[in-house]
Amino acid sequence: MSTVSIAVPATTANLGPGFDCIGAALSLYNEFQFTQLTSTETALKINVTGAEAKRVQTDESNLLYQAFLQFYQHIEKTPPPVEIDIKLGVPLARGLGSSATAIVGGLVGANLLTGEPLRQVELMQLAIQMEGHPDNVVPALLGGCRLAATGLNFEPQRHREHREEWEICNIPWHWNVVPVVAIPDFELSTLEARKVLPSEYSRGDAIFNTAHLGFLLRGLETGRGDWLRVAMQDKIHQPYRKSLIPGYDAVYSAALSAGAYGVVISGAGPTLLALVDSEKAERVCQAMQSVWQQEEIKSEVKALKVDFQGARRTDVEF
Ligand SMILES: Nc1ncnc2c1ncn2[C@@H]1O[C@H](COP(=O)(O)OP(=O)(O)O)[C@@H](O)[C@H]1O
Ligand SMILES: N[C@@H](CCOP(=O)(O)O)C(=O)O
Repeated sequence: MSTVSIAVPATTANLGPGFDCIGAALSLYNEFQFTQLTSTETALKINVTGAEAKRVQTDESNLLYQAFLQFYQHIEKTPPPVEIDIKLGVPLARGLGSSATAIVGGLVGANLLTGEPLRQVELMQLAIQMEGHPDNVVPALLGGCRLAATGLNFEPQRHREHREEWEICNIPWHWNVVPVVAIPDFELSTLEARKVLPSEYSRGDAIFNTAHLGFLLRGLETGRGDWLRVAMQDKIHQPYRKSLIPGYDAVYSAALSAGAYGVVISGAGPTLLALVDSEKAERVCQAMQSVWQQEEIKSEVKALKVDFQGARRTDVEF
């Protein structure tokens, strides 16, 4: 009977102007253990622990198991009966990539259980296909801050297999740019938060986000507060989503007054991400939490670290 255990980091996607193309892995983790069963009576057993355990399906609809099945379908093999233990460390439906941890975890776990027939880049392509956008699953798999674009496929459209090839770029993250996450106790599903977005944008909005993404990349690399302050603005998703987050304006202003470089919606929300100079992190945390408290909204606010390793095996010492 073989067993593999892995940890997959949370992620914060978009980072303001980088909607659907940039994200960073953070130091919060979901842990998954896969044990191949010998008995044929049980095809699947799922055990979930953690504060929100009751919110995670324990039947075949479980997203982690769906990714596990997707892997075996891709390699054209029958999935084995399996017991899966899930230890939740990433809040669900809060804009911290919990769905991405499930997709990446299911694919990586199945690959390890099967002797690693697929390379990491193949797992990445499968994960992007499942999630529909790269900005959570790519940093969750690879770690760090990653920018993704569809590949430079010069083949004429008619010859393409209709499968996008993705190019991934690692974005240097300065040590003195600290990610502070303010996680309110209400949920906002990504599916719902994507429904409120327009299908078309003006040229001005496109140019605005293009320019601000450039400032974001240079600001993250250098830690320059003036570039980060300019960078963390967006016209593509936040103007349409902020109304879904009660207290957004007040928490946003409080974080800036406490010294944050900027505040954005983490992923599809409702978590708010502030990027902060390390010396001001504690003050920004307190400011964001107390404003939501005044609005009678419970929240967990903490300074995290960027996780540079990504999904990793935890049951063997390397
Ligand atoms: N550890 C997990 N195991 C299985 N499914 C999970 C896990 N974490 C999240 N999910 C699935 O992902 C859904 C949340 O996804 P989503 O709405 O995209 O929010 P998020 O911002 O957390 O990615 C959950 O309702 C659940 O179905
Ligand atoms: N680009 C996506 C990112 C969703 O992130 P999540 O952490 O909320 O799943 C979007 O903004 O819809």
